[in-house]
Amino acid sequence: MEQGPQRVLNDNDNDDDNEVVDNDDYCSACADLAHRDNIKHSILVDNEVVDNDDYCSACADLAHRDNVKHSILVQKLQSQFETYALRQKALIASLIEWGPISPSYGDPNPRPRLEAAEEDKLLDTLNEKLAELSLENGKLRASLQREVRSRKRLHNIVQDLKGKIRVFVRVRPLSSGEEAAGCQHALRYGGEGSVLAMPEGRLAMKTWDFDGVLGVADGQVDVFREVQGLVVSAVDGHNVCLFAYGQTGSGKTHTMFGDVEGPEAGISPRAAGEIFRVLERNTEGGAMDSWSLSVTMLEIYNDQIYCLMGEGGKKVSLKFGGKEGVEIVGAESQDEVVSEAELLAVLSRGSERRRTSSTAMNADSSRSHMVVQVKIRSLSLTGKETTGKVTIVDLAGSERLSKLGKVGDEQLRETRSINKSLSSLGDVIAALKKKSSHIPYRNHPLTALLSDSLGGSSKSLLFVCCSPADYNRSESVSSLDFGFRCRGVGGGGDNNVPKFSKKENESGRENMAPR
Ligand SMILES: Nc1ncnc2c1ncn2[C@@H]1O[C@H](COP(=O)(O)OP(=O)(O)OP(=O)(O)O)[C@@H](O)[C@H]1O
Repeated sequence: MEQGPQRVLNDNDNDDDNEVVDNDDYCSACADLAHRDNIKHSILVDNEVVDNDDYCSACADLAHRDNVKHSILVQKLQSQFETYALRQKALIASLIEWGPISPSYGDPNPRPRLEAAEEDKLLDTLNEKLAELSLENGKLRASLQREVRSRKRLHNIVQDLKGKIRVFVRVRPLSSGEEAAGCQHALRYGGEGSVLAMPEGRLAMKTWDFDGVLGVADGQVDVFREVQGLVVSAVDGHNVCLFAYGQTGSGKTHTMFGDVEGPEAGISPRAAGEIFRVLERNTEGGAMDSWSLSVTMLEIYNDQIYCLMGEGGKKVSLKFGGKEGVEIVGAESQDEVVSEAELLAVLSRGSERRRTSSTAMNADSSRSHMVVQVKIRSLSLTGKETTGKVTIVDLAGSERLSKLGKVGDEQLRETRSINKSLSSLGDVIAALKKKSSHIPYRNHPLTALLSDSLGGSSKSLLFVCCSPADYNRSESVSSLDFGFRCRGVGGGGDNNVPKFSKKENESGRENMAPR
């Protein structure tokens, strides 16, 4: 599938001395000048960015550009801060060396001591410099914290403006078997994130619009580029959900996991690397005091949740109504994961335990939904604790019973269970889109487990994976329909905890227990 040119935003040429940001930083799309000036004014007055609601859609670009500026400023402040910290460290070392506590006694090559008066004078000068630097250091630290807060807020605005559930289509290449069978491409790229296909029984092409389309020419690195910003959001303290939907054999596992390293590494290993890069950058730069990271892996098979950690295969239940909305009871987790390599090792071990079997479409087909949850807790320099979570979901492949051929009872049951859970997921998304007062999270363990990652203030990105082959046309069309329905889900508040009704919380707090 051929990719069209990316949308290019034009710069604005107006001159205006009273600008906060450069003229060049405005998109020409931003026609609402009065509104824009109002925002600039707010920025000037408060030195802060206004709330999400204060932006017209055209100002998304302005928020984004400001965010970039803030990031640069934060980086500059961080490096300034590091320089001062190093200078302060060097001065303290000099003080120890020149001061009376210097252990010259017993030294085989003692350094010649200065005259007492001279030594005192030098010490006074060093102490003065140290005090000056400490003051400077304190100012920089406070300024850095302010910038970090602004950067986080702006990053969040940009992510929210992109949509609560962003939907991308990924079309894999024709497999060698499909090529050998003479299959034709059934999907066309319409430019600007649209896909065209001819549904069965129709004479005209149908068009679906998405946030983006990743075609045959796009590699794993291009896929990760779309989710990178959301990984940063999770480190900032938000719940983020990345998931892949599609027919069996359409490329979901390849997209979400792929290889552990190298060019074919998928979203999970790349996200693991990105999380640690952001954490190290934040701590080394002084934007964060400390952090801790834990991970758990689960699979949902035949409507039952199992833990993929430890020995694996342990049944897990869900409890509702607690501090976090939904609590996983009985799952093992690996706490205090300290490196990317350690996280990758956990992901590999868990993936190996997942249930797979051979189907007509995929020799190594996943028969369960796999859910990876990486929780990141961090402490700011002022002692504020923040918790964010990345949930990565590789959904089991949807399959038509009619296409299964002759299969045993077990495979029939698996397929029915997969289809039921996916339809529950569709119901939840439809209710979120309608802003219904009741969201049916508890209709299935899958949706109950994801409730804190789909509702509230969470941000999600869905990859609709499609086979390009014409013999899968009707499955691709229904996946595209599903993805299209997920678009346009609005924000559900400013809190990561899903809302359950009082009745739901009181009745059967543990009714999703192992059977
Ligand atoms: N973008 C891609 N580029 C190259 N090969 C791909 C791509 N996507 C998928 N494949 C290959 O296609 C095959 C099926 O992919 P994958 O196992 O990821 O499908 P799936 O949707 O997870 O299937 P299931 O639901 O049955 O588990 C694999 O051999 C995979 O390597």
